[in-house]
Amino acid sequence: MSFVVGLIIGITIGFALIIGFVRSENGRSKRRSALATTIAALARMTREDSKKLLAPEYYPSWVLAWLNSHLTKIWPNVDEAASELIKANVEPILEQYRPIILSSLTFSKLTLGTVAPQFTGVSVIEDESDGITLELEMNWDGNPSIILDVKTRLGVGLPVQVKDVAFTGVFRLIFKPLVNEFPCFGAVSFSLRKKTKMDFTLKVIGGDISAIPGVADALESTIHDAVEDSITWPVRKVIPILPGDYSDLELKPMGILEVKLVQAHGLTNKDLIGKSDPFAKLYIRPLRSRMKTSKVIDNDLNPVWNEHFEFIVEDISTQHLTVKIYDDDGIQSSELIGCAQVKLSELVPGKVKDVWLKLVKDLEIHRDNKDRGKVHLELLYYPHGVGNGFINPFSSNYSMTSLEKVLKDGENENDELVDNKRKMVITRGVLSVTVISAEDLPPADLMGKADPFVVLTMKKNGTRNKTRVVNNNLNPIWNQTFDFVVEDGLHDMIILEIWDHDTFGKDFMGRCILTLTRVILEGEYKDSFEVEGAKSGKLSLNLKWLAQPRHQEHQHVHLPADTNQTRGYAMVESQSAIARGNHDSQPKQVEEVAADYDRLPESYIRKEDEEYGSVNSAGASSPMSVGVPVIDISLLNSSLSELDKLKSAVSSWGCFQAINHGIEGSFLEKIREISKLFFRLSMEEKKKYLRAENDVEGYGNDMVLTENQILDWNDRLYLNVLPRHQRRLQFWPQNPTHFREVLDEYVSKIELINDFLLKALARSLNLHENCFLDQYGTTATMDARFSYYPPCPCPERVFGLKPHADFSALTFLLQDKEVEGLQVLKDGEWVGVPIVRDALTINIGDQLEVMSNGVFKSPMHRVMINSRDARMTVAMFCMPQTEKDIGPVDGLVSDERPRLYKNVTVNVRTFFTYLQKGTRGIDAFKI
Ligand SMILES: O=C(O)CCC(=O)C(=O)O
Ligand SMILES: [Fe+2]
Repeated sequence: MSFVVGLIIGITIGFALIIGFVRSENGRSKRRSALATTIAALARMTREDSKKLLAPEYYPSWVLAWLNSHLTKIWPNVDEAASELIKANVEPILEQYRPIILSSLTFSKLTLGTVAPQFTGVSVIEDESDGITLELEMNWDGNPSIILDVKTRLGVGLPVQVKDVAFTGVFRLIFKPLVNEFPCFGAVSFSLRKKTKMDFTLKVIGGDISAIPGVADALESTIHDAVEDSITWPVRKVIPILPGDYSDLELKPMGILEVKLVQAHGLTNKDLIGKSDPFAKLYIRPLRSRMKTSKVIDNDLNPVWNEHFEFIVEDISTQHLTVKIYDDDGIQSSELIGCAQVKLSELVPGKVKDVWLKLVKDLEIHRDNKDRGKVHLELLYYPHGVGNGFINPFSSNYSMTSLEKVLKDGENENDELVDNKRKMVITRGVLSVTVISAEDLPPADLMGKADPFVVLTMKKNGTRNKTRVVNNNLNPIWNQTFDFVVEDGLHDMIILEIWDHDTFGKDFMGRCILTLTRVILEGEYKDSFEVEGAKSGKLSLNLKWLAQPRHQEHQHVHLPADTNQTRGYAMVESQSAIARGNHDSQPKQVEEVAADYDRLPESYIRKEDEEYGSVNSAGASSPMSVGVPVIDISLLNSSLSELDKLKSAVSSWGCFQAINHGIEGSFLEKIREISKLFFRLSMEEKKKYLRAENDVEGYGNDMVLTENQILDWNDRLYLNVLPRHQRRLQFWPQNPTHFREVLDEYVSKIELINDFLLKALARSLNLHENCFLDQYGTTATMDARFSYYPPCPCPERVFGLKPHADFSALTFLLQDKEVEGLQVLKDGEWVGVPIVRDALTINIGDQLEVMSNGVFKSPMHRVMINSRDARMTVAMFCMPQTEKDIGPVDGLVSDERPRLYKNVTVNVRTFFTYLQKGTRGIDAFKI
């Protein structure tokens, strides 16, 4: 039915002919002379004449009559000349809008019929620039004969007739540039001024169109889309009249619209079973290549997408963004739930606009009042070019963000380059959320009360935190603050769910979803938010953003390079090196060495003879099947074979990867998070927890215990966490605010696994299950070590951690989520310990080797550094009471297996002394 498009183009071309088609090369002489008269009449007008003749306020009715009579006269010629032209021009247009279900769409016949369109109005718009704009209102109740040849994907071909065409529209013709040479203008641009009313019917010749479901609808919307998009303003056709370059008249990208599709709320259910599976289609122009489709969210009437799209904007004053929400029906065609539109003219360039749009059934006809739900978007329009006074909205008060820098740097570059650079910007920082209070929550139990608490989740990495439960209160006050490390603030969001705590579980009360845009823009704000999904209630929050922007492309820059904003954490802290002033007398932290790197200090250069073994060719990425064993902890009470596997793992490797250990991945994430937040503090802030010169506990790098000691390339926070009553809280960070709370919870969880594992290890040797625990004394000891390994420009010349064995009984290591580096010595080869998701890497330490009389091995291990990425780990060293005498358990000493070790007491300091000397503590315990 592109006939209408063709028609419009035809008419317009016809019009252009009337006005200035001086180059009607193929026309017959008769038609030419008819045209020539008309052209001459109009074209002879000077610029002043045309303004006089077509005065905007008043134009004589004869103008219309004159136009109409001329059009009627030349109509047969237009028809004849235009038909082929229409076919040739319109078929490729149709192709662009052709729906997927059709495999081809062409004209098999096209004539415009005998009835010419009638002009019903004319107006002239003064153009400050060098041109005249003529607007012609036109009506056409035509009798064209148009037959489309439609082929469906199923291979069915059918001729479809387009009938009963009724069209009302306003043509806009722009004569520009005005010149003094005949015919007084260089080119004509034409388009339809705005959406046009157009009716037609479709009929399959010799059949019923409804027999093939979907085809009629698809055709109809294709025609409407094609008309709307291919010829409706700002889209235009430019016909050059005089030779010249008119590319400035063509439609050109003016800027980019960034759209964040946040969520939708209260969508109508379209499914009989379950709920709709919504997805969104977004577009400015309905071209297949320019439409964006979101993910499908299964079975949810309140979907959260958090998706980001970009669109080219060609004319902010007239274009719209359209959003259509559909229910995905699998193989069947999707069903529309509702649609909405925003005028781009409502956007202020460079300012983020947050909108909730009500969904309607049809954007044209507003008679339906049914509630279909609403959709939440964030919109930001960036004009191209940076010299236009536009201010980057993501700038912060205290520093120039990467985004701003990109825009500035890009001033002399082309738009595409700037756009690409802009895309690379990641807004990184720390988000602090204070959950202040809620008011007027709906009752959740029969007593008219609730016991609310709030769960905070970062959408991207799933990090979670929760507030305490406030009992029996519909207006709870929490006043709790949570910090989150955010890698990509512009694309992340925080979800706050309110739950009612219940002895038998919990009930969902409602939620608030916030993107980080506002907090990134404002730095800090306090506001209260309506609780979605609840009858009533508001949640009061304070949000704060501490930016640490980074430029993604530069991530691979190596340490000595000039930039100081891209080297992982070391970079971020480099500005705070000022803090070093007071501490100059003390050795620098590795982080400071890395930040000020010029050449590798002597004290870090490792000695080759410390290597103990050769490197396994498989290196750090050795496949798990031949590498460190993986043990399913949850099976150790029920599966003898798993217990056996454990025994052989600790007897040969001395270490294993524990999965299903009972600590949730999201909690492990929290541990990584507090570690990251701590190491990201300024040097000054971290040094508040600095260890004393001859003490292990606190923040710092290696204690210097021996002469010529080679230093490890890592900084750490070392804390004695058990027994509880001996904790030295002055070393426990108060920043991030939840550090102590989270670490304490981790300690309790590790305590449980430690007990469980010691019992399992005893059972695996057919010993009494408490035989190891019995040596623990009145209270077990646990130390935590948060390690931070900055990248090093010469990674092969340093050790992250020198080869060593742990002095603990058992070590629970939470590895970095992405960066490997740990290697374990197995049969004379260094084997990489890979990262296994949500696993804990568990090591036997010297004390358990002693207690097991050498059956279990305390393995040598070391940490290697790389030049690109920082690495963070958290090790928990678990062992008996300090200064408690330990020795091989009775059941493991026999005539065949004599006692290998003396009774000993182990402490941290002796361990480190051995370690720094490059000897193994355990050698001193041997008989
Ligand atoms: O960071 C690591 O991967 C290992 C740490 C370690 O071995 C230790 O702290 O003893
Ligand atoms: Fe270790």
